Amino acid sequence: MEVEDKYEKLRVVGRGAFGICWLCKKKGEENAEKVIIKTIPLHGLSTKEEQEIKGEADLLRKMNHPMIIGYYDYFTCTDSIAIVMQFAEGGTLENLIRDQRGVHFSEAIVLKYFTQILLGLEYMHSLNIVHRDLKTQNILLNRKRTLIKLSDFGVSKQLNTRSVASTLIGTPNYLSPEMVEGRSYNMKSDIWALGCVLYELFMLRRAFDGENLPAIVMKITQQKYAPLGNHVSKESRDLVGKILSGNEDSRPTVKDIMTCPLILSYTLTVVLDTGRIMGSVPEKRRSQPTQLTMRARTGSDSIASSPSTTAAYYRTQNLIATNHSSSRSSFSTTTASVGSTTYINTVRKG
Ligand SMILES: Nc1ncnc2c1ncn2[C@@H]1O[C@H](COP(=O)(O)OP(=O)(O)OP(=O)(O)O)[C@@H](O)[C@H]1O
Repeated sequence: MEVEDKYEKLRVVGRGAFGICWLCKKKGEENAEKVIIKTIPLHGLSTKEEQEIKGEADLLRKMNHPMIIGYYDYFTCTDSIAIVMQFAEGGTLENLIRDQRGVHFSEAIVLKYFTQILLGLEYMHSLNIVHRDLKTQNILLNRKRTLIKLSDFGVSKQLNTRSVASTLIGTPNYLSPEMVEGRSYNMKSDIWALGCVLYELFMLRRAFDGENLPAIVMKITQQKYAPLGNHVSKESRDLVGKILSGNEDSRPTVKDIMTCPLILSYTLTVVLDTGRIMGSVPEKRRSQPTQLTMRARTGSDSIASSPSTTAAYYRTQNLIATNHSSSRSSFSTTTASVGSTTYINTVRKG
């Protein structure tokens, strides 16, 4: 089958090292959702490599999280593999940063985006999957540019306990010190890349940049980056410093970051806001203790139909947020459980 048999190709939205991304629409369906089809040429690939790509595509289809781009399907064409995925209308985080034209985001905005990325990564890491290519070009946005979606797991690999993936893959600016030293890639390398993204959100430029590869590598090995400006709080500067630690053992895990005092309230807010965006709580149930609903389908930002689906989703996430609010009470309480710890956040209403 060829892409054109089933889909109308509307335009090219981007090109990566491995393929072309087309905006497409299913033929014969008037109101069909627009999708992205990434075509990866088979030319020059061994059967093993082809199998690996298909294995990756199978893995992607199993991922189910609002902060991860929805992967719908894949099929083999005469000379390429076509991967069908959700269209992120808001473009990339790299574009969003560029569009700021030097005007810094507020700290609250930065930390909201950052926490969303964190939640997506937490989901992947909970499945023992490392991203391997986290960068602002691979962080996509919804139309309103309020929700992020992690994408491009073309080189992600499921880590099993015996094998540690050690191939050197990635854009040089986000490579961790252990990678440039030729050591193994692991989840802490994703954390390093996350720190680079956080730095970029604050400073609107890359943490480690240079004229050429050796210059970039030198800065990475020395963890040499321009200090964060005065517009960034000490807590955030400390967090960036901890994440961009040269020693991977000193770097925090996703869960450590999610539950640190600076980020915890953002974790709660993002979980609750996402609940609102993904599945608004029916009006009549707002006056009762409410289990926030969120549909775990990644295909669209659609309304949740089943609270139990949501609860199951958060359970898989190991993070359950519950919003207790009463029309008579002047306080609203939010509790979140991360692992075995429950956090309670009480705020005065109105
Ligand atoms: N699902 C999507 N929705 C909207 N735009 C997308 C989507 N996927 C990719 N794009 C656009 O296409 C561009 C190319 O994507 P692609 O995944 O092929 O490569 P890349 O991530 O830029 O680089 P590489 O794959 O070489 O690491 C992206 O930068 C983005 O602008």
